[in-house]
Amino acid sequence: MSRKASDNVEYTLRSLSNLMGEKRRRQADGSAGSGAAAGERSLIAAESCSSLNSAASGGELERAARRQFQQDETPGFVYVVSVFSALGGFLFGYDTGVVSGALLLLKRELNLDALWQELLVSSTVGAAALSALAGGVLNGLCGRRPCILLASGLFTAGSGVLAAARDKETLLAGRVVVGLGIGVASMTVPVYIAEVAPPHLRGRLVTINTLFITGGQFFASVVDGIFSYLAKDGWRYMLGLSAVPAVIQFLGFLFLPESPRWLIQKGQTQRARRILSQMRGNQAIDEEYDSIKNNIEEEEKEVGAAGPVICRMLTYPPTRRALIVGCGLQMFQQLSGINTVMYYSATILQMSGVEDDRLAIWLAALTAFINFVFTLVGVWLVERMGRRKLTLGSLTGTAVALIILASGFLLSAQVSPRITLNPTDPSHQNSTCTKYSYCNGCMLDPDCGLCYKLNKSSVVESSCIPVDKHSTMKAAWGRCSNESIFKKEDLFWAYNFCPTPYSWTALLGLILYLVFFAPGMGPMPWTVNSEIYPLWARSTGNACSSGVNWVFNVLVSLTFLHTAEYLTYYGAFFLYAGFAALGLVFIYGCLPETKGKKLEEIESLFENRLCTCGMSDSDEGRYIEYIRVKGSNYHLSDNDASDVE
Ligand SMILES: O[C@H]1[C@H](O)[C@@H](O)[C@H](O)[C@@H](O)[C@H]1O
Repeated sequence: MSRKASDNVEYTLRSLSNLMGEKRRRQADGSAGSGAAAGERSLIAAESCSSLNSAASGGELERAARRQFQQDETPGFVYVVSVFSALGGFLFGYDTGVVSGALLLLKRELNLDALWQELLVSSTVGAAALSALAGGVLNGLCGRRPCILLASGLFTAGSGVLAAARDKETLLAGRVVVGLGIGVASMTVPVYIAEVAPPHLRGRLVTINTLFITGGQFFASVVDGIFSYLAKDGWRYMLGLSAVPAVIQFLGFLFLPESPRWLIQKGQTQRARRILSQMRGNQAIDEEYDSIKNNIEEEEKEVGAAGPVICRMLTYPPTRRALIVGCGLQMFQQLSGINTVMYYSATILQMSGVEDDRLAIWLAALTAFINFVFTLVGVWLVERMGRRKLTLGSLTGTAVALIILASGFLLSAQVSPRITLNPTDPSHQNSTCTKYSYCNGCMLDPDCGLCYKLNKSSVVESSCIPVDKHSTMKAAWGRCSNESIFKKEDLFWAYNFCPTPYSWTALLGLILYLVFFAPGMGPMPWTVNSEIYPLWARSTGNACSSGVNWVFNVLVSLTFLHTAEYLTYYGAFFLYAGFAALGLVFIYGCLPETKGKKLEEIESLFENRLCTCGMSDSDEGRYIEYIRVKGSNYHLSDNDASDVE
């Protein structure tokens, strides 16, 4: 639909191998030819089929040409702009991650009950879901830059309120403000980066945003670790520190430009051209500029401009299909259980033999670190493997890892130690803990823990005792109620887990989970969503898909403990593995490859039937590349190597 050339345009159809031959000849001829051709523009529609016998050498040459072309042309400014925007991702990660450590201190200092703890965590995620949805309208009306400024303003204000809070109501207000910032940032930043990035770097630069999210989560867990030693007011530093990157981003964005694509859409063409040339350095911007402009005009003709964007998206098949793919990706990201795996990581690590409870917070940092490092692998892979293969590979590994993780819990449950002692509560209070005969039941009850001794590696002298109300690291009464004493007596306290010889299986599952999830399923839903909608539908499409991400985030994290209670832990992880398998079928069927394509070209990937299993767009399949010929106003070729004069 978007590729319509004017009638007077001359098309030539050649095979890509011819094209590459031409290019080789030109290189041999030196600069003479290129000088002569400087004023001319060519349009060639080059068709290549997988059957081309010169594909291998042509491919090599094409890659080399792309590399050279690309290296020369990308100015550092694009990176600066991307990093400043990705601070939004960092704050998203930091503010969602920091709260668990802060709560440990807060619940003691402000006497928070379970409901208030829950409120402080989920209010942020809930507010993020709402503001991500509202962010679509704001983005369309005011532009990307004001939205990023708004988000960093909200982050700054929210962290100020949190750091200064005197009571739990103020804390709640602060967490809501921060959540509003997270929602706006989570939907705006990927869109903004995708719109300023050149096509060959787009995937990598948008994925850097998710790297910043996981970096923020890692940094938050380190800050939690450090300030957890500061029992009084440590939480103020934890929650307040995010003001620093927020202020940096705010100041930076006072000087950074608006997205040129949004400006063109709003008719501010002079400004858009200026910004586009800043972003592209020496590279001529005419083609890209024309391409964006013509695309907008064509789309307005085709889809019309009347009625709410979401209605137009739903009634126009290509955008409807893109929306299904985008929201589906975000839903399956959350349904594969990333946030419960992260949340439960410290316990899984403890299960595997780490005995010092004080380490729990640092163990969570270790998990966040693995998530961060492997997101970096994703940044490296995204432009090499492409989005589709990376996501498919990642989700397959994630599903297998979930099965291993669940099996670890299953094996542990099957050899769950028997409870051998039943001491009576000195205060004679009724407790559910006495009714369990095996550790497995005791561990699933949030009010109880197991106090035991080890004889070689088997559990002996075990009892199920109520957990201390103020710390899950010790029992409320009895042998395990005083940490320094019970450790001296070779006693152990297990809260939320059972010591078994199979615990390492869960640890293996956890590590594999992060190794596979982080490079693909973590970043790709955000990256793909920033690319698949045409300009008129981009803010709304991203608002909806980010909203879906946050809604499923809340659903999965809020239901985890209940799911574990009804299905047990292994049941819960098998359930996530089932969702991951469903996601795999969906992604295999419906996710097209967007690597290296211009944003304006991507819409055509959704013109045909939705689920073609990647056939319509695969690199191996039929591939038409349009290149300019002689003075035409046609424009489709900054798909790099095709830039033949
Ligand atoms: O892409 C991110 C990332 O994977 C985070 O680690 C996770 O906490 C978020 O929920 C997700 O959206």
